[in-house]
Amino acid sequence: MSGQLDAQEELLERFLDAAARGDSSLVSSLLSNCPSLLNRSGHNGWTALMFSARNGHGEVTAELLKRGCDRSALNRSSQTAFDVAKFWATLTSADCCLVPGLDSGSGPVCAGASPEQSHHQTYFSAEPLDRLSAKRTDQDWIRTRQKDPRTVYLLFHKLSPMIQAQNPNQDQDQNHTADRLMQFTYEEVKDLLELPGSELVFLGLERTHNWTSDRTLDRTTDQASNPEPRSWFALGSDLEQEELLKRSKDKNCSFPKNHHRDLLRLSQDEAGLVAQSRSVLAWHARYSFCSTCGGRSRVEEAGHKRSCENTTCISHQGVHNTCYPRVDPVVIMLVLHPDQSQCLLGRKKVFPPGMFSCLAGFIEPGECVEAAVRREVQEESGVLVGPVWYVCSQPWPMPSSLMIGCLTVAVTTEINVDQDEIEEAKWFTRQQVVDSLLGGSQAEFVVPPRQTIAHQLLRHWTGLSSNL
Ligand SMILES: NC(=O)c1ccc[n+]([C@@H]2O[C@H](COP(=O)([O-])OP(=O)(O)OC[C@H]3O[C@@H](n4cnc5c(N)ncnc54)[C@H](O)[C@@H]3O)[C@@H](O)[C@H]2O)c1
Ligand SMILES: [Mg+2]
Ligand SMILES: [Mg+2]
Ligand SMILES: [Mg+2]
Ligand SMILES: [Zn+2]
Repeated sequence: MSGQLDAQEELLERFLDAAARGDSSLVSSLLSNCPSLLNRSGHNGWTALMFSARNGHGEVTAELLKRGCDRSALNRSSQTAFDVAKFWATLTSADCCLVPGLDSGSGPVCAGASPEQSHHQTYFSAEPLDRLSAKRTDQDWIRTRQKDPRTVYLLFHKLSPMIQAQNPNQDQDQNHTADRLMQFTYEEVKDLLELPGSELVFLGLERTHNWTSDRTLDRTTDQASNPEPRSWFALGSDLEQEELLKRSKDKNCSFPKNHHRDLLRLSQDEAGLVAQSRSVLAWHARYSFCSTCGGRSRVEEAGHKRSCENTTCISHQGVHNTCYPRVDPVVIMLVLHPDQSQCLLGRKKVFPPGMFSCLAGFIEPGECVEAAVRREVQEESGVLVGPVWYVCSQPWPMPSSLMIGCLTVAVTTEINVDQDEIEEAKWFTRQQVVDSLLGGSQAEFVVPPRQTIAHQLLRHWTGLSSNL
């Protein structure tokens, strides 16, 4: 009897192993001889479909599905085969059929087809304008666009855009009408353009499609009578703010002071415009002299380049990065526990009470994303991590970072915080993260605002096996 059991277990092991390796002919012949293997699971509750999905073997997956295997079976971590495939980022087109309840014959529905899944659009990453970088060197064209009465100017003072607050007393995380960027015409700002201390940046042209997706750029009536798309510029001025605020006919206008809070209240499109404008204006403010020879530099390419006026300066030779606006890459990572049911979050002293967030750090020269993730996690928490997966990115114009969002799995679990940067780091369970995302009074900790990529990474992780 026990010999018979052993033989059956051995057969199951061979079957699961074949699925894990992608050996579709062995999977097929084992199933023909023993159809009851189809939905059987091994240790941890993993079925052949899960092993196949884990390793992205489209042919085996298709074979198992053709034979009618159970797509809704759960392993001991409550994951379906689809969750496993998503987690291991091995989704192939065949894996779309793994979604429980989705009929494999129901057409080209793909797990990545919904906008949130195919592309995580993070706050600050919208691109409502066509940047038209090739036109930046065409000075006559830029001058004509500047003077066009339909052209829109956004006014900045000390890197802060003039906004009209819609509901200043409301919390940024509640659903409320977004604050609006104030828009000016050429006539309203032309005197500023002549003043020393003003910086002008060409942002781009409105795209002719998609103008109705956001009220900010909803100019369909205007477009019907005048088909030429409008141009947008960012204008930084160092005049007193009262002087600039007088130019607006609207009340409640201001230049927000707390950028980390107030710039998170805009619509997606306007946040994208602020990200672009603020980073370039910050660069002008901090790099006004040549960083190679200390000489004066002049603005070129419609605000997107600064060239040294010293003709013998070596900044005119070869490839270098001193003349163009800089972007500082930062890795931000959600570290998963080896059991994958907990994640590691840390808090800096400056965080609001109770808030924990993903660990993050600047990429250093000569370092790839994966190495930066491993180094920063070790420096800040003492935890060692193994594989790293890219999830999504976010421009972070404070002043000019690009946040590169990753998931990574720890290979050690003991925490030893660096104390300089991180005051505390802890493992949180999936349920604690879900409760905190839902924001109930019982929540273990406060999550970062939904506009941050840290929040999106937490939501992404919890969403891998639940429909939060
Ligand atoms: N959007 C989000 O969800 C989110 C979350 C966390 C952090 N961030 C941003 O990421 C950035 C980096 O995170 P961090 O502070 O943890 O980094 P970090 O862990 O590398 O530590 C910051 C320190 O690194 C040094 N440093 C090295 N290179 C630098 C550079 N190019 N610019 C400035 N300082 C540099 C400085 O001493 C600085 O104080 C911060 O600006 C922060 O605002 C954004
Ligand atoms: Mg850090
Ligand atoms: Mg660090
Ligand atoms: Mg660092
Ligand atoms: Zn120079």
